Amino acid sequence: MNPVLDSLHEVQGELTTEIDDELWLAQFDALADCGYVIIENFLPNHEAAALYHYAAGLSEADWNIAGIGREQQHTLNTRVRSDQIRWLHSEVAAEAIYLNTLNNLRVRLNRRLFMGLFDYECHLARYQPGAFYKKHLDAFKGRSNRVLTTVFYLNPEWHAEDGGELVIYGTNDEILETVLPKQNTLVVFLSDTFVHEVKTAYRERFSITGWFRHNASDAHRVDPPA
Ligand SMILES: O=C(O)CCC(=O)C(=O)O
Ligand SMILES: [Fe+2]
Repeated sequence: MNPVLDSLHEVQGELTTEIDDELWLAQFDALADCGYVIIENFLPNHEAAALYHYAAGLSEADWNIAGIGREQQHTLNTRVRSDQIRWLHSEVAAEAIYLNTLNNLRVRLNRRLFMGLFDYECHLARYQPGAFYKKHLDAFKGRSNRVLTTVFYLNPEWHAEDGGELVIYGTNDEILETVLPKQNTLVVFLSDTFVHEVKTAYRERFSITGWFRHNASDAHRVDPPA
């Protein structure tokens, strides 16, 4: 038996966050007021640790070089970002647990903030020493169905000298937040509003980046694609 998968199985199907309802309301209000929120201790500690061990235990073949832009116009540009990614799928037990928890969060966000979030997609990311992701927006107004970005950090130890901070900028290019990518911290922000970057990491850095999306279906295109 795989202890990592076991511990993930135990909690499948439940809303497995450490944060109780009252605290969630405060987090949702902060998100509504500021457009972003930083949540520490998002998952039970053992779940966050299990996700870290899962990510750190993947083999080279499990990772892909990350591209820029929409999937159809996928381009590799290692001057902008140099991380590696792996999309999560609900068929993989260790990945399903995170997808499940975030889908529960999606339902709560819709209930509280009437956001009409239709689905959630996410990928693991690995920044090897020297890797970075330059300033960017995750979505352009009117041109993407990505509404809210989530970034969840997996490394159990992280110090300022390890680099790899997430920097979130305001509309005048001022720094709003500098976030150390520490295990069990979740950052949520409006995808088309906040320019952000990942500073060069000096140690291997693992995270899960995801997007809550609007339904972009129309008469010509069914969303999400089969
Ligand atoms: O890992 C992070 O802190 C942010 C990653 C990011 O901005 C992205 O993948 O779009
Ligand atoms: Fe981003």
